[in-house]
Amino acid sequence: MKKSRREKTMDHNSEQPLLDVRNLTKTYSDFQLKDVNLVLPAGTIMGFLGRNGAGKSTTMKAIMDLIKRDEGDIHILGMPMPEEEVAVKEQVGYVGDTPLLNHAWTMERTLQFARQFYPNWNEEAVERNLERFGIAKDKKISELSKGMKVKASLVLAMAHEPKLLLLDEPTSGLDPVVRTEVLEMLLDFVQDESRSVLFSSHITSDVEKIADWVTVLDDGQIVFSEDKESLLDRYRRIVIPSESGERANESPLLFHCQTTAGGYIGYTDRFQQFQRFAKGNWHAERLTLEELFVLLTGRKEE
Ligand SMILES: Nc1ncnc2c1ncn2[C@@H]1O[C@H](COP(=O)(O)OP(=O)(O)OP(=O)(O)O)[C@@H](O)[C@H]1O
Repeated sequence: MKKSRREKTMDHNSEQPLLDVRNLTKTYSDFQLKDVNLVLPAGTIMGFLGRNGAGKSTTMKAIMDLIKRDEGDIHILGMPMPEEEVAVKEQVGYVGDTPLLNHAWTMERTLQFARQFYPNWNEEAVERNLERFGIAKDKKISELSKGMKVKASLVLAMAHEPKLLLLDEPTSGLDPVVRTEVLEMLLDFVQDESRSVLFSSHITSDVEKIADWVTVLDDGQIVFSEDKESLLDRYRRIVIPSESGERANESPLLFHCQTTAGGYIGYTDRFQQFQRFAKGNWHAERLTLEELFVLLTGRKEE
């Protein structure tokens, strides 16, 4: 049975995480990833959101040591990266922003090639996932549709039964049916509570659907990394009719207050407190993760 949010939150503080990233920093000429911290306990799906160029792929590549970080500590299943890289990579399945598949090969040949690198390769799991995704082994990679290629990459990433999946935008460009299949597969993957997934995405509804934890990166910095339910619980859009609207600007619990045709609106990140102290006429609207994401990362000047 999946654990409750509260149990998960406790795990977040106590158990040894599957992924522990501390103060990760990487500087390019025009961009800096600054002091990124991520903690991913077992049994968790973390959605990693950020606008184009926010630094999601850079973070994931640095975790996998595909690019050299400037500063910071990375531990996977308690093992330091890159010192324990070989042992770590036996426990991690990674699909990058451009899946590395040889288009001239068949799926069979691709599997044969990958098999030799993993002592814990599980042929039964491979067969099961190929069947689940409807991928024929004799098909050439070049003959697979985009969605099929994503699924093929996932079959490969899971073939050695990793504890941790790191997926860079696994659902981007897929139709809703394939997206749902991929999301269901990720939910199954963490079902026994011993494995975790970190997946980046622009599709906030996918993250809202399956993630337990949401991390938002903006311009190389973490805006928040929080349990999804408590995050959505503490934010509200507050709508105030015009006669009591002047209170909106006075409340220290509201931000981004603005006048609208029907009155005033503002936002609060401390809804429970707001409820206790707010007077007069108002009503609260729950935000979708997409609205929250735009609210916190959208820039006024754009
Ligand atoms: N090898 C590189 N050399 C210099 N700059 C780079 C390099 N790789 C990435 N960058 C820069 O780092 C920034 C972050 O890029 P990154 O690909 O990590 O963002 P992202 O959040 O994954 O974006 P998207 O959602 O568009 O895929 C960008 O400004 C990009 O131009």
